[in-house]
Amino acid sequence: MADELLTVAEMGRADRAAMAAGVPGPVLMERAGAAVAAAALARWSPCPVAVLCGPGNNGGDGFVAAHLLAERGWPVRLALLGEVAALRGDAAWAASGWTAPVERLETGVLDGAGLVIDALFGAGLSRPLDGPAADIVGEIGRRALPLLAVDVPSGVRGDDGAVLGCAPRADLTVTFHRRKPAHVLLPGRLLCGEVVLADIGIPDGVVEAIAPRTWENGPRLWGARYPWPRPEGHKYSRGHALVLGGAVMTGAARLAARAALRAGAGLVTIAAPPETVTLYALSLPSAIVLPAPDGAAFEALLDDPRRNAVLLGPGAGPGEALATRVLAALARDRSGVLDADVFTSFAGGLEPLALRLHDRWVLTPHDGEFVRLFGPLPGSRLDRARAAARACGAVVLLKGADTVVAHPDGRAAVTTNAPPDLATAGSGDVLAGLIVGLLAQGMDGFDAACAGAWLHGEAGRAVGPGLIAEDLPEALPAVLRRLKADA
Ligand SMILES: NC(=O)C1=CN([C@@H]2O[C@H](COP(=O)(O)OP(=O)(O)OC[C@H]3O[C@@H](n4cnc5c(N)ncnc54)[C@H](O)[C@@H]3O)[C@@H](O)[C@H]2O)[C@@H](O)CC1
Ligand SMILES: Nc1ncnc2c1ncn2[C@@H]1O[C@H](COP(=O)(O)OP(=O)(O)O)[C@@H](O)[C@H]1O
Ligand SMILES: [K+]
Repeated sequence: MADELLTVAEMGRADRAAMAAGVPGPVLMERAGAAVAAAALARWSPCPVAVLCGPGNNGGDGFVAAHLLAERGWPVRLALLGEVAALRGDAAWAASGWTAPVERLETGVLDGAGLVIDALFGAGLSRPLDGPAADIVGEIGRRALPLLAVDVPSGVRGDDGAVLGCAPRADLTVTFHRRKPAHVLLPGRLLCGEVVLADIGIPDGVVEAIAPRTWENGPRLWGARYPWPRPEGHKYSRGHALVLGGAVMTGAARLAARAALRAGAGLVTIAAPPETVTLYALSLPSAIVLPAPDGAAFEALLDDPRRNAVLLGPGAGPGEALATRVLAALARDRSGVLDADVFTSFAGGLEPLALRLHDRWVLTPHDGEFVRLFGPLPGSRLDRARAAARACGAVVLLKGADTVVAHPDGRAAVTTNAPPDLATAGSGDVLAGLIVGLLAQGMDGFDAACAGAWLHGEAGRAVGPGLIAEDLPEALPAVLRRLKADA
C-alpha cells in the first residue's frame, strides 16, 4: 500500500488531473464502484445488501456497486438521501444504470440486510450528519450490522479523522488512489476497520505532481538511510550520545540510555549527579557514567565534540537548572532530543528555545506537554504538530496512539503501528532514547524521529500484553533483525 496520504483537496486535484489526462469521470466512478463490489464479494458470502447512497459522488460509487452486486445475484436494496432528479454529473450517470427501485433513506431499508454499504458521504462531507443520515447511522450501530464504507465511514472528515455529528463503525473501508489522513488518525482509523486501497486508474505521475507532504510512517520512508553498522566501522564511528541523568527519577535516563545503546549508538554517557553515579553505573554496565555536579561540569562534558547527540528531560526534574543545561546544549553544534521536564521548564516560553533550535533537534511531547510549550493550537494533531515545528524550527514528535512527526518545512508522518500496551510509565523515555541513539549515528532529525517511533511501535507489538518499559529495549534486536532482512 502506498505511503502517501492525500488531503481531500489533493485528492480532488488528483481526480481532476486524471480527467484532464483523458480518464473520464464516469470511468473513475465505475472503477471505484467496481472496487467496492469486489471487496464485498471477497469478504462476504452472498447476502441481502442495503446500499445507502448520498447526494454526491460518494453516492455515485454506491449506485455502481449496487448494480454490480445485483448482477452477481445478490439481493440488493438501495436507498438515496434526496431525489434521483437532484443528482448531478457522474453521480447522475451512475444512478441511470440502476433500474431497480430507489427507496427513501429510512431505517426500514436495513431490515433483513446481512451487509450495509455506506456510500452517503466521502470527501464532500461539509457539516455534521443530521436527519435521516444520522438516524440510519445510529440504527446501523444499534443493530451491529456488518458495514463496508465507501472512501470513509460517513461522518468521518477526510483531512483529520474527526467525527462530524456521528459516524458508523465499518468492518472494511475501500478508498481510492491514496489513503487520506482520516484512515490513519484517530478516531477515524478506528472507525474504518480494515482499509483497502483501490487503484482506479489515476495515471502515474499525478501523485508526483501533487507532491504530498504527509505519509504513513514506516521503513519505506527512512529505511534506505538507516545507519546499519558498517564492516569497517568502530564504536567511535557509531556516535556518542550524552544523556542527562536525574537525581531522583533515575529510571527515566536509565531506560533512555539503554534504548540509545540498543538503537546502535557506539557510546552512551550518562551525566549523573555525583550521589547517583554508582546506581547508574551498576544498572548499565555498557554505559559510561560520569559525575556532573553542576552546570559547569555538564558543559565540560558537552564540550567534547565526540558527544554529538544529547538527550535532556527524562527524569531530570523541571526548573532553572534543566533550562540552563538545555540552552548550553543548544549553544553547541549538536543534535538531540528534548523531552519530558524540558517542556515544563519552558512552559509558556518557547522563544529562548525557538531562537536556538534547528531541525537536527527533536521535541517529543505528549499532548499535555505539547500544550504547556506551544499552547492550545487549533486543528488536527497533524495541523498542530506542523504548526509547532514551524514555530520552534525543530522536528516535533507529538506522542499518542497516532503519533505525528512534523518537520518545520511541512513534511509530516503518522505512526500507525503502536499498540496501546505502550501506554505505560517509562515508555516515552525509551522512545526518546531510541531517537537520540539514531541521531548520534548521523540520522537527520525527521528520519530519526520517524524511525524511532516506528521501532518503538514494533517493539511494543513484539512484547504485547503485559509490556513494561524495560521490555522495549530488549525487544529491539529481533525488530532490527527483521528490518534489516527486509531492507
Ligand atoms: N471523479 C471523482 O471526483 C471521483 C470521486 N469519487 C467519490 O466521490 C466522493 C466525493 O464526492 P463529492 O465531492 O461529490 O462529495 P460527497 O459525495 O462526499 O458529498 C457531497 C454532497 O453531500 C452534501 N453534504 C455534505 N455534507 C453533508 C451532510 N452532513 N448532510 C447532508 N448533505 C451533505 C454536499 O452538499 C454535496 O451535495 C469520494 O469520496 C469518492 O467516494 C470516486 O467516484 C472516484 C472519482
Ligand atoms: N493508546 C496508545 N496507543 C499506542 N501508543 C500509545 C498509546 N498511549 C500512549 N502511547 C505511546 O506510549 C508512549 C508514552 O510516553 P509518555 O507519555 O512520555 O510516557 P512516560 O513519560 O511514562 O515515558 C508514547 O510513545 C506514546 O505514543
Ligand atoms: K462513505
